[in-house]
Amino acid sequence: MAGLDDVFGDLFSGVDAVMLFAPSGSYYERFAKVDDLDVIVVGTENDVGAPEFVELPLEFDDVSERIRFGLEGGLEKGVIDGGDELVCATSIFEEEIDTVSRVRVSQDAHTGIYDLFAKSRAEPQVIKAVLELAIELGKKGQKGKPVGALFIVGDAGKVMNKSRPLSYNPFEKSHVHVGDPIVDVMLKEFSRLDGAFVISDAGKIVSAYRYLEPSAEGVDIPKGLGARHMAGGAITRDTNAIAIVLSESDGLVRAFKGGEIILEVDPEAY
Ligand SMILES: Nc1ncnc2c1ncn2[C@@H]1O[C@H](COP(=O)(O)OP(=O)(O)OP(=O)(O)O)[C@@H](O)[C@H]1O
Ligand SMILES: [Mn+2]
Repeated sequence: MAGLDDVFGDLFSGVDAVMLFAPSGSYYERFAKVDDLDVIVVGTENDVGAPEFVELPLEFDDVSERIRFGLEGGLEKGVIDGGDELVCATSIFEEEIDTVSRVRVSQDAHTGIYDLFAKSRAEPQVIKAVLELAIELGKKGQKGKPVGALFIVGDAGKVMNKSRPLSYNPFEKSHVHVGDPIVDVMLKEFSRLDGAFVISDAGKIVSAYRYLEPSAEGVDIPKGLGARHMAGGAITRDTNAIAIVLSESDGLVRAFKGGEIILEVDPEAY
C-alpha cells in the first residue's frame, strides 16, 4: 500500500538545498543532522547561528513575497544559483514551520529588489511603503488619468541642499510619515503637481514640490526617459538616497540607486 511518502516524496527528490524560514533552534538542529544537505536559513535574524544565512529586511506576511525575497537574497549572496531546485519551509498558520514549497530558482527572477531594500540607507519598511504607493498610483492613476511621480527616499538633508522649492511646502510644519493611510491619500493628491517628494530615512515627509538640481551629470538611464528620470537618477549618485519614479508616459515604476537603474516593474503585474 502506498504511503504518504510515496505521494509527497517527489517534493523532496533531487533538491540542491533546503531554505528554512525563521526556524526555531530545535527545528534547525534536526536538519543540520541530515547527511549531504545544504541548509540555508532565511529570516530577519540569524537566531540559530546558521553558517549560511540570508537576511530578510522585514517580515513579509505574504508567503510568496517572503519566498521570492529569500531567493533574491540567496542569489545576491551567492548561496544559491539559477536552476537550483529548492525546498522552502516556512510557517503560515503557526509559529513553527508548517508549510513546504518546492521551487526552481530562476536567474531571471533577479530583479534587484533585494539590493534596494536590504542595502539602502532608508529603513526597509519606508522603501516598501513608497514602492507600494508608486505601484498603486500607477495602477489607478489620478481620477482615471495616468500620473507621474518622483519620490526621493533617504539622506533627506543632503537632498534638500541639492534642490529648491517650486512652491510652498505643504509638509513644512507637519510630522507625517509614509505608510499612514491619510498621508498616502495626500501624496496621491499632490502627485498631480510638479517636482519631487523628499522623504527621510525614517519615512517622514520632508517636502513636496522640490525641483532637484543634482550636480551629477550624464547618468546612464534608458533612452526615451526624460527630465524626471534623469534628475531622480542623478540625485542618487550625489547622495545616499534612492529614487522611486512612476512614469506618466509608459506607466512603469523604476528605482534608482547610486546613479543606476536597479528595478523596473509594471504596476499592472502586481
Ligand atoms: N529636476 C527635476 N526635479 C523634480 N522634478 C522634475 C525635474 N525635472 C522634471 N521634473 C518633473 O517631471 C515632470 C515630467 O518631466 P519629463 O516629461 O521631462 O520627465 P520624464 O522622465 O519623461 O517623465 P515621464 O515618463 O513621467 O514623462 C515635470 O513636469 C516635472 O514635474
Ligand atoms: Mn516625459
